[in-house]
Amino acid sequence: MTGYTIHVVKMSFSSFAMLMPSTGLWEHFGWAQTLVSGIAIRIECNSDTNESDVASVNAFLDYQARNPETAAITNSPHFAAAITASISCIALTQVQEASTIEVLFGYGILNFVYLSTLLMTQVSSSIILQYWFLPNLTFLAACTVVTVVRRLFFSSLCRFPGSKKAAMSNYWMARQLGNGTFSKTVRELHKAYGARVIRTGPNELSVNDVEAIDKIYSEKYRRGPFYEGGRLRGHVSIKDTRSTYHHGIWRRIWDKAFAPSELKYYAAETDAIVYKLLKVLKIKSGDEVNATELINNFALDLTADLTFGEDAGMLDGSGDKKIFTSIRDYLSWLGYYGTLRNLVQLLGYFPEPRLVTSFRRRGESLLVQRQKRGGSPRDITSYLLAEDEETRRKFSVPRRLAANTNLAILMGFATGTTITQTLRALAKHKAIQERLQAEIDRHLKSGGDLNADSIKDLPYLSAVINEALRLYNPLPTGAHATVSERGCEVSGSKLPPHTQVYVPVLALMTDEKYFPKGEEFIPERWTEERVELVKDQRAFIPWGYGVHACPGRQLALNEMKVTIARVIREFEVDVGESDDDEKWEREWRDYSMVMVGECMLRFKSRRA
Ligand code: HEM
Repeated sequence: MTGYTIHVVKMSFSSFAMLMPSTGLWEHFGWAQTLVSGIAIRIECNSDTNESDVASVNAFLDYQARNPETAAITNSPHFAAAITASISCIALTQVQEASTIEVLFGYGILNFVYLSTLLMTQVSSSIILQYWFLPNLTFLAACTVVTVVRRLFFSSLCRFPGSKKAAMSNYWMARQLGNGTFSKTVRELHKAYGARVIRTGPNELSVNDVEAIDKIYSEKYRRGPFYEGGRLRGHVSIKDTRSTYHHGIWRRIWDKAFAPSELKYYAAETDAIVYKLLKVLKIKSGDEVNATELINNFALDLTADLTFGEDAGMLDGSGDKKIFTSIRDYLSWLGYYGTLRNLVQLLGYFPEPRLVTSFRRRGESLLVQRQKRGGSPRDITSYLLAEDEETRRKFSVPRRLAANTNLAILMGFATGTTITQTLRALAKHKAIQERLQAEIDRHLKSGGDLNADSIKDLPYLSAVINEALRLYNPLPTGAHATVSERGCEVSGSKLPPHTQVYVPVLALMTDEKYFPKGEEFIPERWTEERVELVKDQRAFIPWGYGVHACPGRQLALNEMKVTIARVIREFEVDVGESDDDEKWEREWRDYSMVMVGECMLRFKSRRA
């Protein structure tokens, strides 16, 4: 048991000693009185606290004898339960990231001892109801009240503005993430309070300040408890681990998968899958198509190929279409329950929720096929199966390996979502699309090719992609970090140690202070024509920041550039008649990873 558990048990014994006289059951078990008081006093005296705790118990009993009216109230078991709850809650505030299991264990043990004592005296069930069950309810209610009051009025985060609901409970954030509205709500709250730092949880701050990035994500910063949700039942990926030790090893393994020689190989594979996409678009040329569905299929085929060397069969229609519903359900579930850390810690002891299993198994089936095939093909999995050269460690736990390959699927999907949003923006801004087409046509005329290497420096294509990553970033929530023991000074405020803190990516990258006309799609801001629209380049963090910044960045950039360039070269893209802006906005969801809804576009061949 950790030190704090002993502390809680010790305090609870003191309270228990107080509770015994208040039940009026002394006469039934004088032996228990002696035992409990004896243990309580022994613990008090053996601990490093002074004897005033013991004296206060005695003073309390004396006071009761002198004031019978007050004693009538204080003798109530409910009073004792409320006092015990207050003491327990105050004791728990001293503990950083208290373990739900340990707290419940302590609570259960005390209840067990107390209930057993009552049962041993063979008291009636009404006495048990009156002195055990109902006081327990009072205890829980008092815990809730004390916690809420403390969070609202006595927390060190009270000085920061923010929603009261958010300050009271993580449930606010869980709802926002579960409904997919988190990043937009946080952006609105920063605007509404006109503050760079706002409170978005009982122990959580959002800091929309470019100066804070370097301080919050400095060195090997520790991830926030937010990531515990993603590691249910040991399925820990590099993105979810809070251990800086594991992260260091895993990151070296991942980085190898994106060495320049490998990117060249992936580029050739990407060309082949883009070619498949163009074939499908040619067949549907002139028709209205749901670009979301099509690009999702493309992204999954591409990810399955690069990660496992497998054909997922999505573009040719033979693949498992349910995977997208699984991803959506899983992300929504994770957004909601993953945020409720205490609940997540308990969920590991129950059967895995169906939504989680459904997503996990679909991803794992690709890994299983890949492992059965064996050999050493060049795919991301081959690197994830290899050892870290420095420590000779590897992903030896199958669940961890699967969590990491599933992460690759999710990130491939995120790349697809960004491509869909970029195509929609180009369809909505025909002048931008035409300018991009002109640049690509010129490039081809001058003998260029449309492969990743040859187009990587096309200025307008790069500007379009930068603007898409700024405005339509697939991870708009921001990485959650824990403020170190030393605290952290940002935006003129000192953030208390152990606070969970994040830079809200969507709010930052659309902030007028850093990007004037921040909510408009203007690629020219990334060219020399409108440099005044990028006031602070440091606020452009589409790939994250610090040790957790995206290792797949170059792969994703190559995929996006090649896909957009080839599609725009071959097709004129228009918004379909049945496309609906309101529906699009409504269906856009941020479950800490963006999911987009129906996107009706028309791709008309330019060669017709
Ligand atoms: C448009 C596409 C992409 C964007 C915008 C993007 C962005 C990001 C961001 C912001 C992070 C940091 C998240 C955090 O700290 O919580 C991240 C992490 C990561 N990304 Fe990407 N990513 C993209 C595509 C990819 C692809 C295609 C892969 C490769 C399969 C990939 C692999 C990873 C991995 C493994 C991490 C975890 C890194 C770590 O924790 O050290 N990403 N990505």
